[in-house]
Amino acid sequence: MPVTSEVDRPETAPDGPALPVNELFASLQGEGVLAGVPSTFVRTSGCNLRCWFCDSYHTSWEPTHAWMAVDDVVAAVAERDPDHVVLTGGEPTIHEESFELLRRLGDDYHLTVETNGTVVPPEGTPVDLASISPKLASSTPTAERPPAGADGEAPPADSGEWAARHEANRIDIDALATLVERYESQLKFVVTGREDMAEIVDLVERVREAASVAVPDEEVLLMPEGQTRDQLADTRTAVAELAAEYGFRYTPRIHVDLWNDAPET
Ligand SMILES: C[S@@+](CC[C@H](N)C(=O)[O-])C[C@H]1O[C@@H](n2cnc3c(N)ncnc32)[C@H](O)[C@@H]1O
Ligand SMILES: Nc1nc2[nH]cc(C(=O)O)c2c(=O)[nH]1
Ligand code: SF4
Ligand SMILES: [Mg+2]
Repeated sequence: MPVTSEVDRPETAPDGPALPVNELFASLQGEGVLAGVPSTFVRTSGCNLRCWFCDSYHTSWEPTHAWMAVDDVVAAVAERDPDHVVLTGGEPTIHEESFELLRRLGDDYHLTVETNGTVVPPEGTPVDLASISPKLASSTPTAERPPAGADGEAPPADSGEWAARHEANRIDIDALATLVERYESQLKFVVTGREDMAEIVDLVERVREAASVAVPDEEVLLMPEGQTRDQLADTRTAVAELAAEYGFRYTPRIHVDLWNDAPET
């Protein structure tokens, strides 16, 4: 989603453990093996990568947030009384305080963490589903594929530097292997076309070789790239057909089908 660009909470961190929060809302999980399950989402701001297609532009390329004490995040979640909580971003694992939040929530909710798979939480951090979305070469920003959230305006001045950092850091096989070993997980690839398939097959193979647990095909998901209904209309059938052809699982983006690119959905 092109997430919230304006927030009305404090711009400086309060005392004690706190997180930069872009948005906090109740919706349906739109992606993956739990698609359709009512969930409360906590979206942190800030990311260690820069996908050109990032649908959360205001957590990565142009981060906006307000600081919330971890206590207040816990209270805001409790107010919505969910069974499932999804911690996402941005990249939630770049914040130490995300792990404190997960520890605080762990006894009371099913916890999904949406992550690019480059950071492993400290041992003992409660995570019920690691929803890992490793980033493919086709995610790297280029002159032909500038940041999608720029809406036709000039891309951010630092996008060239970020292209190199993104390319250097997007895959860490040891981190991916540790995540799948430690947690129930799904590998959820954003697919832009058939050109992505060789890299996906190779990456899954490398994770399988590095991990001490099996990674069944049904935990490898292909998700069509697209931030809007119109964009998904162009990609979803081809990606579903690739899933059928390769024996991987297809996941829709049902929040986009339902609410297009509205914030807090
Ligand atoms: C915004 S990311 C936040 C979590 C983490 N940084 C990550 O990338 O997994 C949430 C999910 O949206 C996916 N995503 C982002 N932009 C997308 C797009 N244009 N089309 C399809 N999926 C997208 C990501 O791959 C990830 O699975
Ligand atoms: N409804 C809904 N489901 C989602 N699943 C993962 C999301 C994310 O941005 O991480 C997301 C999101 O932004 N909205
Ligand atoms: S890793 Fe996730 S949050 Fe970061 S730029 Fe890519 S899609 Fe956006
Ligand atoms: Mg999203």
